Amino acid sequence: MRVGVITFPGTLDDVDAARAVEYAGGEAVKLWHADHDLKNVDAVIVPGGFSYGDYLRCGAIARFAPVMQEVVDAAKKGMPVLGICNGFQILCEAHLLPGALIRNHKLHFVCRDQWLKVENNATAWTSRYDQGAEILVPLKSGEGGYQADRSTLDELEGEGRVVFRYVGENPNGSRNDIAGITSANGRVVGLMPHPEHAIDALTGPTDDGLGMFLSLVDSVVKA
Ligand SMILES: NC(=O)CC[C@H](N)C(=O)O
Repeated sequence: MRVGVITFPGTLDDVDAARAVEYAGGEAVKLWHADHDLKNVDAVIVPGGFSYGDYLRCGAIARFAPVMQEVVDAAKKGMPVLGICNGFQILCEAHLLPGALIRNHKLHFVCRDQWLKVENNATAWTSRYDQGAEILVPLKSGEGGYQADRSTLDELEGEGRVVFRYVGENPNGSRNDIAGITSANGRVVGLMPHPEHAIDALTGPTDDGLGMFLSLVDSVVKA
């Protein structure tokens, strides 16, 4: 299966995302921000980093990149899309996911290993986890505070669309300790922490993040 990994000017984590795809048995396909087609991929990862230097606000410019129009169209037809950190910010800016990411509540960039609880294992990206499992992956962001209005939060909670929640002290002021959410169809997932940096205990804190990429391979093979 072919998994597109997008690079914008300022993207940082495309190489690790591609490596995670290959670890899970997929083929990583490079996509550039100016591309007008998705090269026949089965899924897309919007990786972390500092697209367009985080100018205006994180993800605000990337949302208008030509490749994102293709991603929005494909997601609306059911293609699995994962946004990690800056990728999550971009998916919110592109309105593929509701809400927004704002400055961390203590106004500092946070870089640490973070425990997360898997709240929903029925998405294209989390089926390999047990419901309620706790995983440890890196978190590194300055604008990681998830915000949404009360009715959106109620909808996300009511429909079980909170996928990951922070365990322990809330690192960034996210409403309801939300670390990641999914679209109504469970195909688009965005999260602030970085599963692609935790695919091998030799180089990451754990290999707890690999399950997301294995889940994707399962979901595309089954589809
Ligand atoms: N690691 C990242 O993707 C960082 C995202 C964004 N630049 C922020 O600081 O919030």
